[in-house]
Amino acid sequence: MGLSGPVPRMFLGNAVELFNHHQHPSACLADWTHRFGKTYGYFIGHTPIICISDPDMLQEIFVTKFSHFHSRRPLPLQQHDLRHLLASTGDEWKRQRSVMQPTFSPNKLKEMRAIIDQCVTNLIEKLDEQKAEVEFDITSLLQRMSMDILLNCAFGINLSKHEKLSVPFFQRCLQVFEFSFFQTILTMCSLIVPELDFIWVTVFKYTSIVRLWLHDHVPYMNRFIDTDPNTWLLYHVEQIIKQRRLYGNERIDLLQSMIEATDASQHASSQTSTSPKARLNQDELLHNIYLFLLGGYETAATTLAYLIFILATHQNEQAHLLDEIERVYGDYDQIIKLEYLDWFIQETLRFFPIAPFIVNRQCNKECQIGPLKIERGTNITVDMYSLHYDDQLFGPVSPLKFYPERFRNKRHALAWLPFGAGPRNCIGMRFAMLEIKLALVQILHRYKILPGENTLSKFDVQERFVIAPTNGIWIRIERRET
Ligand code: HEM
Repeated sequence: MGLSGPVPRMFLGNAVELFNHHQHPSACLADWTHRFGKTYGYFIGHTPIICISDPDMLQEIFVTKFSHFHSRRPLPLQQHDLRHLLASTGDEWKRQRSVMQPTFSPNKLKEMRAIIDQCVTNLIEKLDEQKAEVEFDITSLLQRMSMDILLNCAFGINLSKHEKLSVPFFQRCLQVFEFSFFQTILTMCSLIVPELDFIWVTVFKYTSIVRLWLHDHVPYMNRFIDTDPNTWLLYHVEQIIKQRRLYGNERIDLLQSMIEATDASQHASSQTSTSPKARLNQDELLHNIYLFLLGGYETAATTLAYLIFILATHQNEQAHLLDEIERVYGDYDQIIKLEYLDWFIQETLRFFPIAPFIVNRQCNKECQIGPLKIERGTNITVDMYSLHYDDQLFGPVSPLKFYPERFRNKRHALAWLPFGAGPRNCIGMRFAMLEIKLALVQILHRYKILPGENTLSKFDVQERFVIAPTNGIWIRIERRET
């Protein structure tokens, strides 16, 4: 590549240092930036990757020259027949994105506010059961609420009313993020020898299908074999879509909005006049709903977990936030616009970016970026930690300090990247921000969040698809006088 960077080993490249780093792979990229500068190269297997933390170069890649960089590096073990936003490229991605973008419009989100609020109320009822002086781990309650919100907003399924259906969904989504040993080995093979991906993916896919079939059809087999959660989820999402097509739904939810944009519903309803280009086919509908479920649930729950950790460990900032919230409590339109609340969330995501791993691009057409000539097929990754902790981008108050007010000043557009950047940024960002704000406001209005003995000592993170707390978030809560 003609760039400096860590010396690769034969066959594995720099994979060992990256995945064996004492913190996590994203922290390893930041260590390398410290040694080799804002642009350097490293290898996963024999695949070269350019790592960049210069915001001007990133601005060109993610925004100005987006037409040269509309693809992402395929995820390890990504099935080739998956047709969702994360996996698609070029015109296929453009069409899907333009069909789905209106699903997350401010008006559509407004219709979902009451549903989200009800799910937060369910969480508050669970929190009411906690004893004031007893420390507890809040993460599973937040995960459950986030899943409740997604199942409700995506399918109209209520976690408390439809326990039989929703609990397995919840468990399966949890399992997707817990890699089995077999899956970890295949993932490493896929990363190191991507040329043989058809083998790794086929082995993974067909063992999963056989396991699902044995699990469901052979008596007593479910005691010995657990099914692959991805296969299970895809199968059951498909069943829900079939049911919805048969029986319809009066409420507007994500699924209904997207069904209206599919080919089949186009034929069924002659009144709609969406252009032939702007449609989704059946597979795209299924795979995107599945992606929303996975992409939306863990990320929002993890962000809320970090927010609660920060609240417990920063009492002055908590008091400031409460003060702002109490002035408009009950008025949705005002809550969404609260300034300090916005800064607080931004600062938390600066401190703890959730998914740096997926913010990457692949070059589709040779071009010049700053001093670099980038060839077609080159993989670009972002070192998000170096950006988020850069003194020049986030000073003068040290980026090591939690200081929400730093967002009062306008920062470089490519300095803060928790939701990615440019036309291919996170499509669910507004939805996630709404969910996070509504949850925080209700929680803080009701409780004071306090640290416990384990809050700091047990705090640790691990990176898989997302960087999430490993040992939970341990806190105490104290009900406020009303
Ligand atoms: C705090 C919560 C969330 C975080 C931190 C987050 C983060 C991200 C990031 C970093 C990307 C990659 C952007 C890029 O490459 O520039 C992304 C993409 C995406 N996210 Fe999110 N996300 C969150 C919530 C959600 C939710 C709630 C949904 C859906 C309901 C969602 C659906 C997606 C989809 C479909 C993509 C792919 C977009 C594309 O390729 O066009 N995310 N997200």
